[in-house]
Amino acid sequence: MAPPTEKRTHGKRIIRRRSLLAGAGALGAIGALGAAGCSRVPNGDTLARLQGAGTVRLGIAGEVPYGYINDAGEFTGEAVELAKVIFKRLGVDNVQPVATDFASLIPGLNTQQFDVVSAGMYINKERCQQVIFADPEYQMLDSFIVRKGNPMNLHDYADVVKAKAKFGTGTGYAEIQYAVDAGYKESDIVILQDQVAGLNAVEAGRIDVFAGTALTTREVTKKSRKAEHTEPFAPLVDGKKHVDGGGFTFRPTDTKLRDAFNVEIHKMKKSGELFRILQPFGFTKAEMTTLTAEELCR
Ligand SMILES: CC1=N[C@H](C(=O)O)[C@@H](O)CN1
Repeated sequence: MAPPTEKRTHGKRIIRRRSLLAGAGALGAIGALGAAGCSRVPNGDTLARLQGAGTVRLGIAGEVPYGYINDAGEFTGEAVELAKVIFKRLGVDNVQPVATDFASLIPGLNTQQFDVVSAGMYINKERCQQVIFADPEYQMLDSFIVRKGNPMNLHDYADVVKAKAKFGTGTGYAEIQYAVDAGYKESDIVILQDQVAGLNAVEAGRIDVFAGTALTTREVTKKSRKAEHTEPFAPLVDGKKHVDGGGFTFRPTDTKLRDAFNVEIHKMKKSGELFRILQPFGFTKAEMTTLTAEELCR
C-alpha cells in the first residue's frame, strides 16, 4: 500500500490516504487488535476502545459543507462539528481527520483506516448492505453545476438524458445511479475526483453538467464566474421523487457505537441543538429531518 501522506496545518495532524483498498488485509488485522493500540478491550467494542484511546478517526471526503479543511486550515464541516460534540459526550475527547475520496469511504471504514465516516453520506439500500448508519442528521435534494445561464436548460436527470448532455459526477456518488435510473448510459458518465474537479470540468467545457448535493453545488459555485448551480430537485427512485438523508456511517459490527451515537443525535434533534450546529453550514429548517436510517435502507 502506498504510504499515507501527512500534512500539518495549524498544529493539527491530517492524514491523507492514497490507496485505501490496497493492503486492506494487513490493516484489517491491525484494526482487529485495536487500531488505537489498545488490545485489552474485547474485539468489536469500538466505543470502549475509542474511550480508552481518547481519539476517534473520522473519514472525510473534502466536501464543503460536510467535512473539509477550511481556509484557516481547520478541520470542520457539519458532520465534523457534530462528531466533535457527540463523541465528547460519549467520552472521546479528540477527533482525528482522515481525508480520502468519496468512493474510498466505505472500503476505508471496513478496513479499519478510520472509525466512522463523517461525510454526510446518503443512506441507501446498496450502502446498507456494507455498513450501518446512524439516523440522518439532515435531508437533501440534488442539484447541478452548469455553465452560467444554463445554456442546455438542465433541471433534472431526465433533462440530461433528453439533451444528450455530457454528464459528470463524483467518484462513488449516489448521483451516478440517479443518472443511470433516468436512462443515462453508465459507461458514458464522466467520474471525477470531487466537486472541485466537477466545477473545473464544467468551466472548461469538458462536461455540460456535474451532479451533487444541493449544498455541495451551491457552495462550490459561489466564487465561479463561469458556472452556476441549478435549483434543487428530487431525483426519481423507483419512479417516485426521492428525498435523501445523510448520516454517520459505522462498521456493521459497531452496533453499540452506532446506537450510543443515535441516542445523542436524537436528544440534539429534540432540543434544537442539531440545527444550531448545522445552520452555519448553510442548512435550513427544511433540511432537518425525521427520516430514519431504517426506512432509507429499504
Ligand atoms: C454528502 C454527499 N452525498 C452524496 C452521496 O452520499 O453519494 C454525494 O453527493 C457525495 N456527497
